[in-house]
Amino acid sequence: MAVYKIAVLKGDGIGPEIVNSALRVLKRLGELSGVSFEFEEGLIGGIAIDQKGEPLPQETLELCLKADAVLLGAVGGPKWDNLPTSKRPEKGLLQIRKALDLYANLRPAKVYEPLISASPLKEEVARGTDFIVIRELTGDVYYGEPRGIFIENGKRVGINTMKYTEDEIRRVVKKAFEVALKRRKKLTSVDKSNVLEVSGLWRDIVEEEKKNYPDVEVEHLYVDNCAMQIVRRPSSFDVIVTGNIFGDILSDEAAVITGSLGMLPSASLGEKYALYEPVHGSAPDIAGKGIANPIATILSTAMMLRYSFNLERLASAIERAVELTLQKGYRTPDIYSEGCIKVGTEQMTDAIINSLEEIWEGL
Ligand SMILES: NC(=O)c1ccc[n+]([C@@H]2O[C@H](COP(=O)([O-])OP(=O)(O)OC[C@H]3O[C@@H](n4cnc5c(N)ncnc54)[C@H](O)[C@@H]3O)[C@@H](O)[C@H]2O)c1
Ligand SMILES: CC(C)[C@H](C(=O)O)[C@@H](O)C(=O)O
Ligand SMILES: [Mg+2]
Repeated sequence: MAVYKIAVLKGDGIGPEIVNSALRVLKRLGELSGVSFEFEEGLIGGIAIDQKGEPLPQETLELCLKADAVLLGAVGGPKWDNLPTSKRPEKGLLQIRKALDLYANLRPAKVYEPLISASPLKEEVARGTDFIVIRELTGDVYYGEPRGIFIENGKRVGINTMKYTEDEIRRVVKKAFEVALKRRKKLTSVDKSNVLEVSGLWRDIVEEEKKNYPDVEVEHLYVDNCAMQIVRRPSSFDVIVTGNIFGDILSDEAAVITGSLGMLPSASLGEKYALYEPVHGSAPDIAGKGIANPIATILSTAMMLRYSFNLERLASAIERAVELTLQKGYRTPDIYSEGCIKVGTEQMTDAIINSLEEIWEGL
């Protein structure tokens, strides 16, 4: 029987709390299914700065390079907010994404029927929403050079560079077409090509690749319009593909229409490596209180089982267990509405494990 080696990077803030929940679910699933998971922990983010002097220590990178997949919590927090961007915890996240060449970040946004009243949108607008944002993750202003604060005419000027090569765009666009083929075959490409040359190139490449995927319907939207359409007609989207910075912003927007940022999982995929993490951050405002919603991280492990280990039955068992738990009425405070059972992180995890056991018996 194969043993799946998972590098576990808990990070900062609520990171350790939500990752511990996800590990409990995975361990129980391992016992039920007979599949073996092996976990090895590494430091990333603020805790790595404090203990090793840098946000991505070499030993953490090596651990990830030899693992079958990486599970990450979140990084960052007020303690490190005064550091320059090049030394902050978030830098560790950018470094690991680049080092593992994780160019396609899949962020599925699904409105679960039991949570419909937690969505800030009207029920009839939110209902049926089920789309995925595919965010390019290793290019754009996040990595473009030159960058920095310079002096021009005796005054400070801040510079970042939006840059994409043709190949960087093409590989993520192809990935998005492939994902669309397995879904409802509708692709929305998001750019700002009315203003930006980078976006003009992006749009040209989508048009070129479209010829190879005649079954996929393609729509182009400017990012400002897309931000508006996501709250106006979310259920009309299937796959959204976009660059790194637009995808960062649109995916938080997509998250909240599902009821909470605490609901959205993600998979960051390259050709060789993969990393799974919730879309949300380290939530310093609720860290240590035992109330963080662990669902985004638990659903991220389902994505790991599906994309890295090809264990579809186990992945859908986790997804169904989450859905059943929501149907039973369990809610962390971020998704609570009247008449439901308000629980903390640990109790939510217990409830999901109970649902998993029930589902497993019926499988
Ligand atoms: N992938 C990552 O590691 C990642 C992602 C985003 C932000 N960050 C970092 O996290 C820190 C805080 O950033 P922020 O406050 O802008 O964003 P955030 O995502 O941490 O929090 C935004 C809001 O959502 C809530 N929230 C987030 N996750 C939740 C969960 N699981 N359950 C319940 N509520 C949840 C928080 O309490 C907060 O009110 C910053 O340092 C930021 O750079 C890290
Ligand atoms: C923390 C930050 C660097 C990160 C990003 O911008 O990619 C986060 O917002 C995310 O969405 O994963
Ligand atoms: Mg973000």
